[in-house]
Amino acid sequence: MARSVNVTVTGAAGQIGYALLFRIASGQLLGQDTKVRLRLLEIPQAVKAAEGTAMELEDCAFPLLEGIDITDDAKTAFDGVNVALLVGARPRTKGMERGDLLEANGGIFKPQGEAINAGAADDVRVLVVGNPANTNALIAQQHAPDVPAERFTAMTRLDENRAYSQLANKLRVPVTEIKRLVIWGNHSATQYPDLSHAVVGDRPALELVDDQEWVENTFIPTVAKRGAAIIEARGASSAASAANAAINHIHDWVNGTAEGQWASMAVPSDGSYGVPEGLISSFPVVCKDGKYEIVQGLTVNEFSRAKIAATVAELEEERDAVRKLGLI
Ligand SMILES: NC(=O)c1ccc[n+]([C@@H]2O[C@H](COP(=O)([O-])OP(=O)(O)OC[C@H]3O[C@@H](n4cnc5c(N)ncnc54)[C@H](O)[C@@H]3O)[C@@H](O)[C@H]2O)c1
Ligand SMILES: O=C(O)C[C@H](O)C(=O)O
Repeated sequence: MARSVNVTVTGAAGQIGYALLFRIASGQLLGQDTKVRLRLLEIPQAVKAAEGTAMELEDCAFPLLEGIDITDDAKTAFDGVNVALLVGARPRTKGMERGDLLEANGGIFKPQGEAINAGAADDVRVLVVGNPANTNALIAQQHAPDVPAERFTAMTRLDENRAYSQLANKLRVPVTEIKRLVIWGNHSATQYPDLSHAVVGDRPALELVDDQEWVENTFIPTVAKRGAAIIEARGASSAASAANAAINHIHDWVNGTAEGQWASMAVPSDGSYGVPEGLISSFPVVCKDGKYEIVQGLTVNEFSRAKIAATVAELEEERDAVRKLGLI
């Protein structure tokens, strides 16, 4: 018999929510052998819009969808949750400084962490999508002391997918030929998309690219600033591609990464590669039996070391800022 999983999506009435929910309900998140009960969390003003989305979900008659609950109460939303997708966040608006943004999001992710701590299922897995994703994940995690710390993750899979496509376009190869491309650090413009371990077929990607100038001045900035480029072009931030990456992240975590493949996930550091313990930073991971492990033993050259240090320094600044605000 198909097992049944509670999936909570916050910010369900937003644009990512709209791109995400139908894919979850159709079985793309957890597989065709898993039934899903959806819990949608929204702010009171957006509950009606979430109800509209729920009506559409119903109208799809998805065989795996067992039910939909909608609430504006975090405790209710996370009671018994197995998979928590924290998408809803406070966007930066005109005149808002970075500290204001961190403070506003602290007001969201602190109570959500507490609610996860109070009611989540023992096997809960949390993915934070709402920005600043790494630090929001840290805030939630710090308020859920009874949940194993490693269950709190943040999303850099969209950056990884973007990097795969940029490299595939450059080399004119299908994305399926590429493996082991890694995103390190923060989901921000300081992130480090790293080609130094990537292979295309059985050849090193850097050997095929053979153009360090392209790597440094085109590839890395294009991937790192892609979010801003999408906002500029669409007039709104990425939504379907972000939802797709969230599906990829959880699917790999639960069902395992493909043989020989890595995934980029922002996870609490265990001190690997000199990243201070506890920071939620992106690493290459391998997933198996429902768990992820940071890939160990990689050679990090001088260029990569400096890039990783820069993005990690930004994460430390964000952590220190939320500490100062009393959010962690
Ligand atoms: N990590 C990534 O790769 C990535 C990529 C794209 C977007 N994002 C981020 O994802 C977030 C959502 O993007 P979007 O385009 O869906 O935004 P959106 O504004 O369309 O939707 C956000 C929704 O969250 C809801 N919300 C706000 N506070 C809430 C709370 N306390 N509880 C529950 N819901 C709440 C809002 O009512 C809104 O419906 C943003 O922070 C965006 O920057 C991250
Ligand atoms: O919302 C943003 O600032 C951009 C988003 O995180 C993205 O990478 O598309």
